[in-house]
Amino acid sequence: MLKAEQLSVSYGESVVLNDVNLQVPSGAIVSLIGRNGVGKTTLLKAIMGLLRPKKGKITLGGADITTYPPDRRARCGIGYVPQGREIFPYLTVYENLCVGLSERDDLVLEEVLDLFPMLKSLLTRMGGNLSGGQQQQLAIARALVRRPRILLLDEPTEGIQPSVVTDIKRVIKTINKKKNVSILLVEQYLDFALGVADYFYVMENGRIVLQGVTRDVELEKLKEHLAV
Ligand SMILES: Nc1ncnc2c1ncn2[C@@H]1O[C@H](COP(=O)(O)OP(=O)(O)OP(=O)(O)O)[C@@H](O)[C@H]1O
Repeated sequence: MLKAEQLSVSYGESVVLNDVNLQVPSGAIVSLIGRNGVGKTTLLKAIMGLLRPKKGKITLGGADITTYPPDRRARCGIGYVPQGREIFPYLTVYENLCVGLSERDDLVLEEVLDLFPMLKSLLTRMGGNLSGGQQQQLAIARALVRRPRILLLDEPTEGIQPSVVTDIKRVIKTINKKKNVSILLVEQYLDFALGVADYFYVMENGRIVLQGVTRDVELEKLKEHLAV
């Protein structure tokens, strides 16, 4: 469904992604793993159209979207939950969900809230007063209201207590299976990344150095790329 081919991205003179090839098959969950600063967020931003690649191509369902701006990519079905979640602290949960929607669809809102029963009871609460786990669920819900075909999640477990990580994992699996949304997630927490995904990619210094089917992963080999 989503393909990045020979993608290179630079910040000024510094090359951050170098000839990256990655794909997310339709209906799959894919984890992108790697240490701090290797380029994972940069790849998600390039896929979302927030950064312009120096070289390479991005396709969605076979259509070349490399030159599309972010809003057009969103309309094509890419949803993005950034690192840090970017919840509006002084808007309520409900307002956060509806922000930027050209038309509100109560049926879709209801469907999404069914996936997050906890949010249903917090609709009038200010976004800034939610816990990290609740904010993460709100950020995912906000992306889902726009009915994406594929969701990009940047470090969904960051700053979340272990008991809530299990909830996030369940939500991701449910979205994938029940709503048929493909998922590409960036994650440093290895157990989570491998536990939730069908395929994995490991990035080091802007390059993909290992990839495969999660159930066949050679853990020792993978950990070599994550060691400091
Ligand atoms: N706006 C920017 N200008 C210049 N350099 C940047 C910018 N954003 C990121 N970088 C650099 O690009 C490299 C890759 O950063 P990126 O955020 O993509 O890594 P990451 O793997 O997502 O790391 P993290 O897990 O810390 O988010 C880093 O060396 C970072 O310092």
